[in-house]
Amino acid sequence: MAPPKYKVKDIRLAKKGQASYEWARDHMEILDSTLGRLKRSMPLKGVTLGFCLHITKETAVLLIGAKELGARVAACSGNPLTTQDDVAAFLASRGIHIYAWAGQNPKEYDWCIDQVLSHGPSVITDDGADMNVKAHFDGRFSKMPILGSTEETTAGINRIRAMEKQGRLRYPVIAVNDADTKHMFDNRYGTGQSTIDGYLRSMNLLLASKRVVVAGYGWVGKGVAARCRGMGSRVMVTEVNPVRALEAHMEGYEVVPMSRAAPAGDIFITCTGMTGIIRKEHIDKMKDGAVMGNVGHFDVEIDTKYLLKKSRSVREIRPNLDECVLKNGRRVYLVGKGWLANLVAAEGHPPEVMAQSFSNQILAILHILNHHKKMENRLIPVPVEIDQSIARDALAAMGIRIDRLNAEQAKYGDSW
Ligand SMILES: NC(=O)c1ccc[n+]([C@@H]2O[C@H](COP(=O)([O-])OP(=O)(O)OC[C@H]3O[C@@H](n4cnc5c(N)ncnc54)[C@H](O)[C@@H]3O)[C@@H](O)[C@H]2O)c1
Ligand SMILES: N[C@@H](CCSC[C@H]1O[C@@H](n2cnc3c(=O)[nH]cnc32)[C@H](O)[C@@H]1O)C(=O)O
Repeated sequence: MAPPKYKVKDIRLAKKGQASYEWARDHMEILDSTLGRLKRSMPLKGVTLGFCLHITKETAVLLIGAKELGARVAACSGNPLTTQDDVAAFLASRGIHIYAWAGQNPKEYDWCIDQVLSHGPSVITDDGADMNVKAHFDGRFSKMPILGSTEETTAGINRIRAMEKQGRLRYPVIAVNDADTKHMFDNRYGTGQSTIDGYLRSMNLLLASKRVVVAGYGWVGKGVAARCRGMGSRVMVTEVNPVRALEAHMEGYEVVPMSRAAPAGDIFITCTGMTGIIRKEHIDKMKDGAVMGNVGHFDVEIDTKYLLKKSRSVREIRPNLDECVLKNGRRVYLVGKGWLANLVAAEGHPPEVMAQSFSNQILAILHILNHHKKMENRLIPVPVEIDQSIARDALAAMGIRIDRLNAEQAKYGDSW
């Protein structure tokens, strides 16, 4: 059956979504100028693109931009809770085939991905790999011709890498997350700021003096820990990687196992991309009043099944904050039902940082269209030239000039 043109919560929200889109576009100068340069040759004319990304104002700038370069665009959200309904309505009003609304159940979430794949995209842009997994293993789509894909986030790359290892990848996937201009900025500064935003909007408590437990000291964990310290919190870090644990220790954080952090922490933020980080045995030890949430991977880092189903009572005490009364009588609080707190309880990353991520995305999509014949069915890095040119554009947009090696220095650098 042909997919409907679009499905959103309320198309009447389009005007509000447009204002939001304009605000983001005005602060995404490097994406805007990348798109502007490309417009002269309309490189996406006649191409169908499929996107599975958080539907926010920043994503709208990417999707409308792709359409303005000639593409037919179909999109859904890579998360059941993170769609900004006004932005989705605006996208529908602009001819994007969008299937997204906030608060989907698992069946609805799945249906939306199906609709995008039913458009027959040549390139898939994914965030977390749900669309790519479907395009590989769902019989309805597993033989569909797809030239390649681009992946936005660490967790998605981990899943694609596992597929590659087993020899199951049927087209190349560009690891957009692994570009320096993506993870060093989006994962660190983007998540650092938007996590504080999400926690504050949901709990609005003082961060100064609180003991904040950051699980995972990767790019996201580093950003979150640094921003919490900046707010005056005392930060504890949990890790499994000895190098990263050592780095956190040298940075001045208290490094402990979760079993020790659980009874000590006031606020918990999981950032690992792994499953089962905060479990029953940790939850049962938490202080009365502890607040926990996740900014890592789907809703699997905290055992929310235990928390929401086995508590004596659960009530939404504030928007995006559930109060759970445990069997031992203590109250613990869950932000955003354990899904990405920065996107569920706030608006995700600020536009300036998403401009870098999405410039990588649009250039990676073009790279696939131009080079797919020579690409192997593997996980492929973003070409260094793309990474460097985005960094230069970002500096230029901020009015920053840097030095260049002179001839003597270049010669010295090459000598031995
Ligand atoms: N919320 C957002 O907007 C946002 C933005 C970027 C990335 N992410 C997601 O955040 C997660 C982390 O991304 P990253 O780029 O920091 O990844 P990363 O690989 O750099 O870091 C993850 C860290 O978690 C550690 N870890 C793994 N298992 C652990 C455990 N049991 N206990 C403690 N630490 C453990 C790893 O050793 C690693 O250092 C991923 O799922 C990614 O997709 C979310
Ligand atoms: N889809 C999974 C995987 C984590 S999303 C993490 C990604 O979200 C991206 N992201 C963060 N904020 C925004 C935003 O405002 N708009 C679009 N994408 C965002 C960011 O680039 C990061 O790599 C899930 O929902 O759990």
